[in-house]
Amino acid sequence: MPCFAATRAAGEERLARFTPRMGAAYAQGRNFDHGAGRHRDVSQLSPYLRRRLVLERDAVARALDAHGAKAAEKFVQEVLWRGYFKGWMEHRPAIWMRYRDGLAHDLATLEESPQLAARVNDAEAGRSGIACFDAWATELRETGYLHNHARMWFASIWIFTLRLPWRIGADFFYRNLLDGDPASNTLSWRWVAGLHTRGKFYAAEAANIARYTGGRFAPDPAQFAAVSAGLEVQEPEGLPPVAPLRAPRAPQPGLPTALLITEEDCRVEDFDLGALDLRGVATVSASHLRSPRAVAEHVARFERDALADATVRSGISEGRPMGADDLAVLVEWALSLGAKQIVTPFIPVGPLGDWRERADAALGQHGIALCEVNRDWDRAIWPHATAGFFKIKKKLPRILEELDLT
Ligand SMILES: Cc1cc2nc3c(=O)[nH]c(=O)nc-3n(C[C@H](O)[C@H](O)[C@H](O)COP(=O)(O)OP(=O)(O)OC[C@H]3O[C@@H](n4cnc5c(N)ncnc54)[C@H](O)[C@@H]3O)c2cc1C
Repeated sequence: MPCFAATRAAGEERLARFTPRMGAAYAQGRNFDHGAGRHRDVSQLSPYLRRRLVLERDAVARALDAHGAKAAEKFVQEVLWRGYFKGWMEHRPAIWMRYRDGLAHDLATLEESPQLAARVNDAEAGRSGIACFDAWATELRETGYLHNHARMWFASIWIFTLRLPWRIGADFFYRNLLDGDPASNTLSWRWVAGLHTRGKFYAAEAANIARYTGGRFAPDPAQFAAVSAGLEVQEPEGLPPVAPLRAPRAPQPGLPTALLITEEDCRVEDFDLGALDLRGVATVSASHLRSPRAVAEHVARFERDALADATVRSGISEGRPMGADDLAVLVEWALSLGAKQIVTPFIPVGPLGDWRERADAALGQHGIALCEVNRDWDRAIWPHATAGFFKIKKKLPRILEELDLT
């Protein structure tokens, strides 16, 4: 397991170390997967960016400062993909619900089909018989990380060659990735399957794998299925319409307030909460909600450490760690502080978004409002994330200007 200490300091150290490589070196090298422990051409910042131990804004600012707009373009665009996927999912929460409910259905199917269950087990354990695929399954389970190209190849082989249910593959990723994110993960799997940009699927090719793994793998092209169509037939209803972005309830100044930190944003010190009468801080661990199946221990540990680090940086007394399952504990804690509102950084669509709805209802019964604060980064990007990435990429100069990043 590589050393991913779950602190802001460790994330910023990684950011500083990678900054010299965010320009031409990144553009030229980013597609090469050198294998576990040798990922020198990509930043491996994703576990930090995903929890905002490092901010997208800071990563982009570093790249632009160090290399200028042209040389940093590729890195900046990749960071933008994250905001694009998050915004796209906010506009179409039904896609998350379909994934969540469809996964429950797929897992039930496994119970009824021992043969299919055995094939899924073999794939996840790295016993498919396809050497590169098996190495990536092992790397993912053992390190919690996979290179982007390996993720694309893996998902493609899972869907089209092994012909396994795509949601169970996405779930395998989500249970093991340190950067596991409901939007980036679900939508990337859908993109590979030809469901995101309908009709445009991603087919893994043997020559491409050999080239971009530097010859570590040399698969026989006959090992891979010829792909002529994506999975659109499985979703004849198409994409749901674009919904307006959810407007969070803003906190009211002067009211007794409790602060809540989740892994969606571990940089509460950035928010100006000076006008609030803050009485206490708690953290909610929720990574176990990623899947009905067991989530990797390294994922839970990273979340726990990130939340502990965020609590210290909040500067508000001792934090109260709690799990997402027991809403009564949250309510009791808020009541014990005399809080009339709980404030937390924005909770996007995903398992924590589902939890937020339950928490809002439980707190509401006691007259406590669940309020959220959001970031200029999301406010600048999400309104444009309604169609394909190309649309948002065209707006990048305007977005950067709006964010004072030019
Ligand atoms: C099937 C599949 C599943 C994925 N699941 C996730 C996931 O759960 N969480 C996640 O953060 N990313 C996911 N990605 C996107 C991407 O693979 C990772 O963000 C990237 O590999 C992280 O490594 P890095 O930090 O070294 O990336 P770098 O290349 O150094 O990029 C810098 C940052 O930009 C962002 N980024 C880069 N590429 C993408 C991308 N294609 N989509 C979204 N953001 C991107 C990440 O925050 C990343 O840390 C997935 C991609 C695929 C194909």
